[in-house]
Amino acid sequence: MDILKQNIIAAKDDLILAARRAVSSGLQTGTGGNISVRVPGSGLMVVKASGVAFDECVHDNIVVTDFQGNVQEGNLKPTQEFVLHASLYEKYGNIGAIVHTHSPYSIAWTYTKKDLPLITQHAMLKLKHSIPNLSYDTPTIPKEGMLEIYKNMDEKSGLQAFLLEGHGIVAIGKSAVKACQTAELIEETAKIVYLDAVLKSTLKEL
Ligand SMILES: C[C@H](O)[C@@H](O)[C@@H](O)C(=O)COP(=O)(O)O
Repeated sequence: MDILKQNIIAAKDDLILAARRAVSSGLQTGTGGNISVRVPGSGLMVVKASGVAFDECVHDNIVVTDFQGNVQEGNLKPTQEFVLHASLYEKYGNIGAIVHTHSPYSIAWTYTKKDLPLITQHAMLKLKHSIPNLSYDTPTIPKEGMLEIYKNMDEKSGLQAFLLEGHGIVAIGKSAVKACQTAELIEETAKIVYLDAVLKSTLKEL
């Protein structure tokens, strides 16, 4: 088997593993969210097909496409968030995978319009700085909306993640599983921030 085929299979394996992990860890339900993985050295990515649930992802329904949207493999449409995934791979050669999820505690936090603070030791150690909360008035990120994301990229730490107001988490990693772990830590942090606020207000009332 040639090297490109092997790399496509490995990228699809990573996507499937991360997609199942996101469902079992409660990051994603239904058909929301999307995941992509760069195919090294090829100008291609593998990406979830639009409308397919994370736990339905298998080798045959994952789309292989270049960053202009020319589909190389698969007869399904790539995710509606194509621009988000393709633009990031095109601009940053070191990005290996992108995970986008509609995770409840993180989305609830975005309505505060503030960046997500890191209030646990573990989150501070791993994520380093608060998670930017970006706002778009469209359900998917348009090309011109990518500028806001580029401004918030932290190339030095190599660990990037964003919240999208009323929408979800975007986590970037070397692999989809690594990006998924980052999304899990963000969701855990948002949950603890929420519980902390509830406890403090309950104690005040006692
Ligand atoms: C508004 C959509 O739900 C959007 O958020 C999209 O990113 C999504 O999560 C699912 O769309 P696809 O199935 O096209 O990836």
